[in-house]
Amino acid sequence: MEQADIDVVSIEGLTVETIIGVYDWEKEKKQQLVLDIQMSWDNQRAAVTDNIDDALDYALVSERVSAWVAEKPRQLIETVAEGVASLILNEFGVQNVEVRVAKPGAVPNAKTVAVSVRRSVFDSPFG
Ligand SMILES: Nc1nc2c(c(=O)[nH]1)N=C([C@H](O)[C@@H](O)CO)CN2
Repeated sequence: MEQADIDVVSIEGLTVETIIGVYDWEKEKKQQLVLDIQMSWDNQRAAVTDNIDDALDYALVSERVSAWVAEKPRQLIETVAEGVASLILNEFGVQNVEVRVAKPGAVPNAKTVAVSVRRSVFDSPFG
């Protein structure tokens, strides 16, 4: 296993207000999504050089993900999870990513509801 498969950079509890949902009332009122993201990354190089250019900058990723989630209405949290995973793989040189998107308050008697996806640049949509 390569180092990039072992180390992780995480973002937990990233909150974004956006239009999300399948019902009419949801198309007019922003709701909160909470994202947990885990990204494989070789942290050893950054640790040795102590240089942000060698690190996966979690601040930049958080900013980009927040902007993408908020930029337009979507219906399903699955669409958000898939889009965020794709963005991270395509724009940040990450090889493996896990994204959990939670929608607190969506189900009255549940603390939260969520979906998770795990994606890799090595995945092929054609099997
Ligand atoms: N698997 C999903 N189920 C549901 C979703 C969703 O995004 N993924 N969304 C809704 C509604 O928008 C709901 O959140 C309103 O409370 C229902 N089921």
